[in-house]
Amino acid sequence: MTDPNLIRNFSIIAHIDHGKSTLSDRILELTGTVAHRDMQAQLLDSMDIERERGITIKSQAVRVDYTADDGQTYQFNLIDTPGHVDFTYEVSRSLAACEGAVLVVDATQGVEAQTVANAMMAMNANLEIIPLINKIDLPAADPDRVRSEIEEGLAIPADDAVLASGKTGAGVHDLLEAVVYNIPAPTGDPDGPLRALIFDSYFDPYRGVVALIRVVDGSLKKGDRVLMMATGTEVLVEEVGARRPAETAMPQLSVGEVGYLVTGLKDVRQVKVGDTITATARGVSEPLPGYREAKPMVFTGLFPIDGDQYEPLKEALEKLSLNDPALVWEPEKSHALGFGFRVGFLGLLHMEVIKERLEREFGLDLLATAPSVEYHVYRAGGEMISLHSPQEMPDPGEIERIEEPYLKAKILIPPDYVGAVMELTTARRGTFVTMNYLSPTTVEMIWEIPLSELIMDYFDKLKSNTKGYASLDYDFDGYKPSKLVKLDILLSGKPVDALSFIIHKDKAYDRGRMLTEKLRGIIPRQMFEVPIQAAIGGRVLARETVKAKRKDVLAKCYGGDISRKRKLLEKQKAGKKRMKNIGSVEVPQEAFMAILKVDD
Ligand SMILES: Nc1nc2c(ncn2[C@@H]2O[C@H](COP(=O)(O)OP(=O)(O)OP(=O)(O)O)[C@@H](O)[C@H]2O)c(=O)[nH]1
Repeated sequence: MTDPNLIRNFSIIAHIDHGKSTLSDRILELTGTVAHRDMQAQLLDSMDIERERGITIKSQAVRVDYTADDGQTYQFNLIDTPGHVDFTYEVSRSLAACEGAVLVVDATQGVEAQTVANAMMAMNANLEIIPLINKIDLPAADPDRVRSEIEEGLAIPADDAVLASGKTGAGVHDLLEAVVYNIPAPTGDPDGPLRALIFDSYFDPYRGVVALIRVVDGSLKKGDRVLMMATGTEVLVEEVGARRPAETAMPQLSVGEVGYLVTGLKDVRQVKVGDTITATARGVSEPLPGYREAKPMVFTGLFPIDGDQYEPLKEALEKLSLNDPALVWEPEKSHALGFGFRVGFLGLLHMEVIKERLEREFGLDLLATAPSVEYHVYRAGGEMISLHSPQEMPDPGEIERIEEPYLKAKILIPPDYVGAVMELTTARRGTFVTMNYLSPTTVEMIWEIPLSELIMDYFDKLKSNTKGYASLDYDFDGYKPSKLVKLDILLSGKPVDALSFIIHKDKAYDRGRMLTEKLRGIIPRQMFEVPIQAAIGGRVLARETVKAKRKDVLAKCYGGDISRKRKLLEKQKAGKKRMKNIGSVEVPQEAFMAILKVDD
């Protein structure tokens, strides 16, 4: 058994792009866990898309041995947490597995929204925080300013903040020493009944579901019978070990340790992040606190462009779900788009990643409808329906009220942009709550804003209206009643169900007009005239017309220039890829996304 006094469990937390993954890689290299020649940039971000986009999607845990200046060898368990707001719950569970956190702040950017949010979470989890000012190799680095932002804005003493560069390796040794001295060793009852926290899980095609765990009390070894308390699943432990970073089997995981557990289960939904593992015999009755179900927040319809790809799409969703309990889906039928699926995601990034994987890894051509949120529609009798798709909206006459999800949003900006944020966020139905100066250069604004407004390009607008300075973080803030209506789009006089969306009543007219104008530019000319209308119920709010096409593309080709003709046809075919025939009108993917783009 490892002496708990020689264990240090910590997370690295940061605002997106402040350099967490690069720093983690450098720690692996410096401690000799991974030899320099084997170092693949950002080793911890293992998914292709993670590496390409430079973001961390899943939590990762790595065990590192560090021989400190005091001559003792410590077991470091380092947990790299997802930096994106979609994965806040995973971050909170990773933190619960630790005693400390390294708070990475980019020396050129300073404190940003997720720096604050993550630091708050670490404080709430009672973690010892080591501030680290990163990227000091950059000429624009301003450690003094960042130090005072950390002190004034976060109330974290930063005199002893580690100055480091994940890129050059400067300061990384100081960090490792600070971890030994400042982060407390885990405490827990080595002989008590087993209690372990699951902070991540994944599906290994050869070994079934693997859980990443932190042993809080007791110990765990191969052959033990354990129970997952929230799901009631019992398993025989097939293997335990640590990731260094390759999975390395060990005789046991004892009190305070972080490691993995091979369950042999086939369904990742039985091994939930936040759940507590205990022994089947002589187990505890009280789980560890803080368990919560992952809940999808954003929904979209995914339809194969080619109807033959319906089954392959279903199989692909099943495959991805094996590893992603937060991904939920059910079949959806659209008059306009045929058979597809209504898919629920944790947030917009999660959605983007899944869409990209479906297309890239499974070779599917998909058409996605505009994302929507879950509305609660109360019928006159009091019955509540959870609405995931505008198509399911009952007739206005049957509805007593509709409630929509709200967020509490935290926006950090330099003071000059307060006005711009006020204007934009008010236009998006935001309600201003309060504003604080975190430092002379950073203002924190708190807003309540409907999630449906946020998923309509709000973040892009916020960034562009503040020259890229704004950072945003949010939490779910419950459901509130709103005056919402379903806006229908009609092509050639017929409503296109997949283009309809739900919107606040006061905005319906402007949006209807704007959207018909936009669609006129997006829908290619056909052989005939196509009227585009926006309507609520049967009442038309706006109308535009796509004029009929005058000439055939091939008419331009003179004589029998076959290769040119073929080229043109191929070009047309490629252009058609992301189009769907609705009635007799060809509608491109962009038309569905136009719903999300708002001109403020
Ligand atoms: N100059 C310099 N660049 C750095 C340093 N650390 C990271 N970067 C760069 O900053 C960018 C973001 O680094 P990442 O390590 O991916 O950041 P991250 O915080 O892990 O990002 P997420 O996983 O998306 O939260 C990359 O382009 C890195 O090359 C540093 O110390 N100096």
